[in-house]
Amino acid sequence: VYGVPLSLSARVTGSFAYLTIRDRLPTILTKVIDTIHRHKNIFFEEYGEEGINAEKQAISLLSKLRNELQTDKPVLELTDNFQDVESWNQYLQRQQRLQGDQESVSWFKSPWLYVECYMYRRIHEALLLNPPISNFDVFNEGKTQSFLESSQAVMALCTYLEDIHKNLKNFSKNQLLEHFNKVLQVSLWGNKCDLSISAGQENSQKNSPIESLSSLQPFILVDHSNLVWSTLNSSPGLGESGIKAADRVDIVLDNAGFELVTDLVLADFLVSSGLARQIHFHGKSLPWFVSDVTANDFQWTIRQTMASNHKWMSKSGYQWQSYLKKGVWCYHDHPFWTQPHEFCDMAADAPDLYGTLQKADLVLFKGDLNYRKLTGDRDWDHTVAFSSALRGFGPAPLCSLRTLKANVQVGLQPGQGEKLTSHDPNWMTSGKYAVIQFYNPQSE
Ligand SMILES: O=P(O)(O)OC[C@H]1O[C@](O)(CO)[C@@H](O)[C@@H]1O
Ligand SMILES: [Mg+2]
Repeated sequence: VYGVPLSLSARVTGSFAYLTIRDRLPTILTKVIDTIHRHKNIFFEEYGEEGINAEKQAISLLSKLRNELQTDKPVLELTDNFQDVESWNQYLQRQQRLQGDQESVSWFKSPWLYVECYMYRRIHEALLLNPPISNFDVFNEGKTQSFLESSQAVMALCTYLEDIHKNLKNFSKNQLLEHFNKVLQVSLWGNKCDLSISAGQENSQKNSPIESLSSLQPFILVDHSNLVWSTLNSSPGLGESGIKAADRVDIVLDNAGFELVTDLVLADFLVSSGLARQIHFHGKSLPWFVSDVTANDFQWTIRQTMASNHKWMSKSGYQWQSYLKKGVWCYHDHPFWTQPHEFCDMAADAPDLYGTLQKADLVLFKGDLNYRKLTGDRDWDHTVAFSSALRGFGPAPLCSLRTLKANVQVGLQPGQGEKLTSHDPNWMTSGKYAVIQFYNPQSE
């Protein structure tokens, strides 16, 4: 029987957590400071002297934050009045109680998940405390650029989707399953494109997403796509095309840019094939982890797709807009997603959100950060069952679509982890490997 292992943290010198906090997070902060400074003239144009003062103030707060991080200072209470400030300060008190004193809740001593989330929340505080520029998204440039630089891949994907739409009514069950697996894998590998792992460096999709699937297949370490398919087909309701359909599928989004397009294509496929009747998307309520989707990114991406002069891209955009208008697609951004909690705490700390997810027939979690939160970002043995690492989290049948970019991975076969380490020591953090990992609380 496995006890609950420790949280990953920078206490372990040389670990990925340690290198992330020592090197990558300060680099991301420096880029944020530079971005705000480069917008000085725009702030002046829009807000005059007040804009300049706000820019200066925000930069001095962020420089102080970087210094706190680099000198391992204690984590401080938040001082703005955003909707989640109380919950954040309560979580700090919880950490202080767990670690026994205030001093030891610090950047290099506390759980990695906590301090990395805290950094992005402090960045938001620095903007919120300077009202003229409170709504400035410091990561917007990188997100829009990553979308624009993936345009060839987006066009290829929308052309493939149009092909599916044209032939859908003649598809046999096996042909539908074949395309289901393809769009699921495209959404999986879309997760390679996060901008925090690359510390803001350009990380867009260059090659054709469909053609590269077969060469990527060997890098999927756990593949439960058949369980996802049977869950969609085991729901009581009947879809338009007379096949069994899930009432509702929730997609907990991750990165904007190309990855978001792969998720919208997956959602479109699920609805137009009749495998699902409704899709509920969950985004972030503030700029997060460099590239995560906010409401602005969601709407901007659909508008950009609609405005494209590529026939099938534009057609897809209009289809997606109408799904939103008709309520077939809904977008949510609960504040819990931008807090440091492990998901096993959701039922207690965000019961409304837990209740929302319980309405779904299937919940898809995109990306690495969600996987870290699903497993509590702890030092689990690789052969521990996914169901155990979830520690009671199970609002509905769920599946993680994740490329590995942090050193936590469970549900592997005995020896599988060791074998990977022997020929690729960075297999857990390079983003080269992925999992489609499913859990059904109702089958326990
Ligand atoms: O966008 P994703 O897939 O959640 O990745 C987030 C990345 O940021 C990290 O926190 C590392 O800084 C890892 O979780 C991951 O590398
Ligand atoms: Mg992300």
